[in-house]
Amino acid sequence: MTNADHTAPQSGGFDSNADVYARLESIRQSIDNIDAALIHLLAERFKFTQTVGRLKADHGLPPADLAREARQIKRLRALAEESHLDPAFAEKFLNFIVAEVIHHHERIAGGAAEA
Ligand SMILES: C=C(O[C@@H]1C=C(C(=O)O)C=C[C@H]1O)C(=O)O
Repeated sequence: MTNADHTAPQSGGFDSNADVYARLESIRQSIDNIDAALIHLLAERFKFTQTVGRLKADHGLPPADLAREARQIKRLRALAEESHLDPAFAEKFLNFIVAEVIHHHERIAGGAAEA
């Protein structure tokens, strides 16, 4: 079964339970692949933000940059709209990640070795 198959209209009649479960399984494989990609992307993002945190700590810059965050929110809300994703969700998602990044930066600035 290809990725396109699980979204194809069914050819009339009733699907057996087995058909429904096969389609569900196929769709879930794609969902699992996307979830894996998200984890990999987040891991890469956090590697870069850790580097930013060390740079800021070394030069006495504050952990948060609200002007930068405002620009990111504006950009991501526009991208979400173009992609038919709820912009409010995109903003909440970014804020959730940034809050974690700022915790890391605060720990780095406080001299915690594991931050
Ligand atoms: C990574 C930074 O630090 C913070 C975290 C941000 C982020 O995760 O994108 C953005 C702005 C800052 O509040 C940065 O200043 O670039």
